[in-house]
Formats: sequence, C-alpha cells, structure tokens
Amino acid sequence: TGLSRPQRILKAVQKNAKKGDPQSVIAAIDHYCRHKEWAMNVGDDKGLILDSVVMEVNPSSALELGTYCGYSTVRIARLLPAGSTLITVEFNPHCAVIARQIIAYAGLQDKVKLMEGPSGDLIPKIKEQFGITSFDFVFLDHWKDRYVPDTKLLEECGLLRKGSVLLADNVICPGAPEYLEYVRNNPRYETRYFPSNLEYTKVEDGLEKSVFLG
Ligand SMILES: Oc1cc(-c2ccc(F)cc2)cc2cccnc12
Ligand SMILES: [Mg+2]
Repeated sequence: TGLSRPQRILKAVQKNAKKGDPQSVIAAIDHYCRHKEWAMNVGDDKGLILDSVVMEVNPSSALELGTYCGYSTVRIARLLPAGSTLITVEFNPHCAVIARQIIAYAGLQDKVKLMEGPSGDLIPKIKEQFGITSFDFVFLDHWKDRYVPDTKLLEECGLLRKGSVLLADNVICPGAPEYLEYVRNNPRYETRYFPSNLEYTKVEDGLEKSVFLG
C-alpha cells in the first residue's frame, strides 16, 4: 500500500528539481536512486554514453522502447535539436502516467510523444500516426526478449535507413544474448560494445551500439 516506486521517484523530482530544468530532474532521480532506493533507470554512468551517442547522431527523429519513469526520455529529449521528435513506448499504464508528469516537469513535453501499449503492436502504427519515414536513433531499454523481434519489426516496417543508430541497454545485465548474437553476426549491422556498469551499482553492464547499413 502507499506510494509505488514510480510515484516516489516523481515525488523526489517535485521536491528536489527545478521546473523546466532537465539537468536538475536527471540529478534528482540519480540522487534518489543511488541513496534512497534503486530503480531501473539507465542511470548516470551509462547515461553519459547515451548522451555522447545522442550528441553524435543529433537525431531529428528518435525512438525509445521502454519509458519507465521517463529518466532516459529526459536525457535524450534535452539534447534534441529544435523541431525534432522523440517517440517513447511504454507498456505499463501506471509508469506512463508518472513518465508524462516527469517529462512535463522537465519542460520537454513538446519534443516527446509517449505511446502506451505493447511495442510489437505500436511500432507498425508509427509511420501513419506520426508521419515519420525513418528513425535516426533508437534506444532499446524494454524487456530483453523484445529486442530482437522489435529490431526485425523496425526493419520490416521500413523505419530504419542506412546509418540509423540502435543503442541497446542491459546487454550484459540482465542480459540480451539473442540480441548480441543477432547484431554481431548480421552483415547489415556495424556493432560495438560500450562497457559500463548496471545503474547505481558496481555490477558490470554495458550498451551495444549498432549502425544499420541498409
Ligand atoms: O536497466 C535495467 C535493469 C534491470 C535489472 C533489474 C533487476 C536486476 F537485478 C538487475 C537489472 C531491468 C531492466 C528492465 C527493463 C529495462 N531496463 C532494465
Ligand atoms: Mg535498462
């Protein structure tokens, strides 16, 4: 009973962050999850790698699979150029409710479109719903058994183009072995592993960056 973990995270943001200041929202969540209670945000260590890849790609169109409370949504959207759109997909309606509030608190609601539902059902609807031809950048951070089917679906729906960059969280912990197998043995991808650690811990984890070659 009482507040859920996402609700406690939202409360920490409202208490410790400044409205309209994405960096303070990120810092408030990281402080709470490092010192009060762990949560499955990409976190500050892997977040620096995420930031550098987003800045390198400088995407006009970006997709995130797995919103959770919106921490990485804020990390990505804060770096997007004016006029760009980040679509984020969340399966859990309660998380979606919290994420919308955290994204709005950061002042990034105009750059972000949150879709609620299973990624496998929503990905085929993105083109018609948002008029997006393809994604420059995709962040995979949802359930690990969906990484391969959703990557194949993005290919089949023509949502990837030559040079599209996929960045996948948790390829070591909890692990996405089938996904690593898929991108590392596929001539249509140029892939590289960025070692880091599981959010707020010393446990090994990392991000796999894969460029679609068309
Ligand atoms: O970054 C993440 C971490 C974990 C996770 C949960 C329990 C552990 F003991 C270790 C890792 C799960 C995720 C599920 C979805 C997206 N990201 C996750
Ligand atoms: Mg993750």
